[in-house]
Amino acid sequence: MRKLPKIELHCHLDGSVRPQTIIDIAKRENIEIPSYKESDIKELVMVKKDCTSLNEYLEKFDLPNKVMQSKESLKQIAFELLEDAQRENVKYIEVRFAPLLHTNKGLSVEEIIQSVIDGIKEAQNIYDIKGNVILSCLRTMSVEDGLKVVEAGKKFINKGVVAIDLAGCEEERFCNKFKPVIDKAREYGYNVTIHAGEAASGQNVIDAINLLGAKRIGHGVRIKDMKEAYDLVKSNKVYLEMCPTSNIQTKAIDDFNNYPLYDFYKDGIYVTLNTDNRTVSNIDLTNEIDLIFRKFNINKIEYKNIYLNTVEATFSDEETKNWLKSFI
Ligand SMILES: O=c1[nH]cnc2c1ncn2[C@@H]1O[C@H](CO)[C@@H](O)[C@H]1O
Ligand SMILES: [Zn+2]
Repeated sequence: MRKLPKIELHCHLDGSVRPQTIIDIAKRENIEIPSYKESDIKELVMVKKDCTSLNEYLEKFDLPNKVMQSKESLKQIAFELLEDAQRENVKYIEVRFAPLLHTNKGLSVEEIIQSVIDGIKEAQNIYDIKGNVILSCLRTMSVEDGLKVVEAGKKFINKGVVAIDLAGCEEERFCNKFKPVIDKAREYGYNVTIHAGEAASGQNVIDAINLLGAKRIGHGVRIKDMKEAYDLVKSNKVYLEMCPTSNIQTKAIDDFNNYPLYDFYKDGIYVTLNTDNRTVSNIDLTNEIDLIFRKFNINKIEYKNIYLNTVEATFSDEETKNWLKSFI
């Protein structure tokens, strides 16, 4: 499994920081953190077994974000994420983060985006992996803040930034509020992926597609309980970025036995397999593939199909897509 070529489309930078790096940066930048022992930090950032909701899961992001307030730290963390990913033969990764979480010490949104891109570029120069950035706006933030992110990211479109996302806690019918943000983003040429149907119903998936023009949906697992949403995803060929372990931890899905990825796949829905958060969920992509493939007896041919669908789901250029196809 570790050797299989892989693609990851849904991975949060702040949820995937190495615990030791949190300590190293805290020491280097004199940032106070609860402990300087790796096992303690790992424990603090990792979600607890008895996590009951997405909102509880999201509390885990405060600590890593404390050490993501300088250009150097952002660059280092982005570099290390690609370094970790290429170790398990991930060939392409779309890294997402919310720039406005990194302005506490005065960085501008453009500096934040540039630093992450710099880290990705550095890794690309050394390793056989490529990456792009997805800018997340948090649903708890205002429309003005969302527009700020869209404007700041504009000059990086197709130069490291490929898409816009809405993340954070999920209320029913959140899409309407953010229509001006996503409309502006689409006008500028951003691709659109939206977290939806994770902690709330398939109605949010319908809205993300119909109101916001989403081409991909983060999670979307709740469409299994809403025929209208399910049919829309299927007929519009919307790609689902599925993250099994994260979905169990946030209670989006009650049990792995009911995990809908394979049912969706067999029925012709385009599924992709992702980690969501490597450190918070305490996993890597190999782990996720292994889990799902064993549970549903997925074979090599099916893996190849999912991989090739995932190539088409990427927000990368044709050259990168062709390069990715050469590995399978
Ligand atoms: O699965 C998820 N659903 C919704 N929001 C999430 C998820 N994982 C992380 N974030 C949110 O995205 C922010 C930027 O990376 C994180 O700080 C976290 O609040
Ligand atoms: Zn996510």
